[in-house]
Amino acid sequence: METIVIKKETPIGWIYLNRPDRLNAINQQMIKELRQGIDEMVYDSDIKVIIITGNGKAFSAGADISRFKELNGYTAWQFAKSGRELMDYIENISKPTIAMVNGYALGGGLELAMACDIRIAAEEAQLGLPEINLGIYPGFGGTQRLVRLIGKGKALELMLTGDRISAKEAEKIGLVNKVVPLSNLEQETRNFALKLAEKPPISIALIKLLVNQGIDLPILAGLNMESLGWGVVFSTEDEKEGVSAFLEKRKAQFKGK
Ligand SMILES: CC(C)(COP(=O)(O)OP(=O)(O)OC[C@H]1O[C@@H](n2cnc3c(N)ncnc32)[C@H](O)[C@@H]1OP(=O)(O)O)[C@@H](O)C(=O)NCCC(=O)NCCSC(=O)CCO
Repeated sequence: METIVIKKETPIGWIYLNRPDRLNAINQQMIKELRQGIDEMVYDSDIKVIIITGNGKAFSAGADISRFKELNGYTAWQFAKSGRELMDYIENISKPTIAMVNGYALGGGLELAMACDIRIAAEEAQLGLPEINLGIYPGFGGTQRLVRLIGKGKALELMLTGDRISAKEAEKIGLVNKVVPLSNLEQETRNFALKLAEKPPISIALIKLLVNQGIDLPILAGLNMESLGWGVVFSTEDEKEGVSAFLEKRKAQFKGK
């Protein structure tokens, strides 16, 4: 891997975007390697939670603008499609993902963070979709995910102005889940990941599926999926363990079975 670094800290899988001199700008190689790295973690049964973060002072400043001059209509479409498909893939994996936003999360960098389930940001972080200032607009899923996360009014404001906002402001509008001092960021994110790692993986996978697929369905279809999923969780060993642990007043030990 040239553009990312992977670290296994069972039950957590860490992925570091690793082009710090380019503020972790996302090029085609990084898109390919992120897909490969995440895929490895999805199929590694030791890994229960994936954390994505950036090396250096940025999470990611977005797509690699230095390559934009080479793009034509067709190749720009293909580049946007490959970035957007990576974000779709990340959003839909069965394991929980956390974006640890250590600094700038701009453009495609914020789109990557938005594809994760949870965003924990350092106080110093700045977030935004500045693509409009380049004469373009967000192309890795931002026009669709931002509005679903924070609502139409604020989403339009951020995309039309291209303004950067502070982590505190992002927390206020629901764009990040938690803001902590940079010095505590890694430990707070690890603690959050460890909490998720103790939960039953099949319930996690189904909650993700119901939320991510259900949001675009008529409510009755989503509600029916929810009821059907209950049949699935009630056929798992983890359900038996969770209920028994409650009744026996002990902590449940879930196995993902
Ligand atoms: C993030 C900013 C505000 C940081 O500014 P600053 O601290 O002054 O750092 P710089 O000197 O600008 O950056 C250091 C170094 O990184 C290069 N770089 C930064 N961002 C990118 C990028 N997105 N692509 C390629 N290279 C990038 C920068 O050119 C510097 O290189 P040198 O060789 O040292 O000059 C500021 O960097 C900024 O505003 N960046 C662009 C943010 C942006 O517009 N993002 C959207 C990109 S389009 C997109 O994501 C499409 C998908 O929706």
